[in-house]
Amino acid sequence: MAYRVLSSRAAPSSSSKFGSRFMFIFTLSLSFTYVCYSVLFCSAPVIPSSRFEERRCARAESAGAKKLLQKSAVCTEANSNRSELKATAAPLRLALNRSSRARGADVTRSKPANASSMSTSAQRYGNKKLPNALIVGVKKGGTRAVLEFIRIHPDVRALGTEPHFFDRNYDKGMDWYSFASGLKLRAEKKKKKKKTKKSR
Ligand SMILES: Nc1ncnc2c1ncn2[C@@H]1O[C@H](COP(=O)(O)OS(=O)(=O)O)[C@@H](OP(=O)(O)O)[C@H]1O
Repeated sequence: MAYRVLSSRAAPSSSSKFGSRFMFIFTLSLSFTYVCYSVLFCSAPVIPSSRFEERRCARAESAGAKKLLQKSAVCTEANSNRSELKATAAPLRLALNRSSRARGADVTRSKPANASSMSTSAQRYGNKKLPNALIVGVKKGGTRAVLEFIRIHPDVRALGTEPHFFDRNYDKGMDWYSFASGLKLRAEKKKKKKKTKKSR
């Protein structure tokens, strides 16, 4: 009887040892997996800093984790913030610079490659062929609608297509821009000339 009691106590102690070991290893592997996942795929930010997130997402993107990153909300947000900032910063910077230049203020900003040619051509062209007003807005912000409403006025001339000077063609310089924005006026002048010749 005594033997039976002892042996029945000894058996569960070895199994409980095995169970606790198993639980320990299981917990360890779970936490290790969680740490790896959160570090690699930005799903659980350890440091809640937007700059850190952007850098980490960019690093992981270049490491080839693009597909998984698309699913991560943090990275998607960081990327969209980055692209929105890129899209809006350039036009806003130039619009601000232009308005302060008109007021005679000296504004320091990063110059494009052909900045010197831009200033000389601006002097050469004056403001005659450059637009008097710019419509600044984010994508899908309804800028086209604003343009169409303003265009209704008979004294307003506007390009049919967007020249994308500030976001895509900024490096082409002021010569290109004044040419693009002057196209509409030149075309209308030609039309007027033809009409007046025909009427004679
Ligand atoms: N008044 C007003 N109220 C609400 N929504 C308006 C308004 N005017 C334009 N829109 C909508 O704006 C979208 C087009 O914006 P954009 O002209 O800036 O588009 S684009 O980025 O230049 O392609 C476009 O949205 P989507 O149709 O979803 O593309 C327009 O329907």
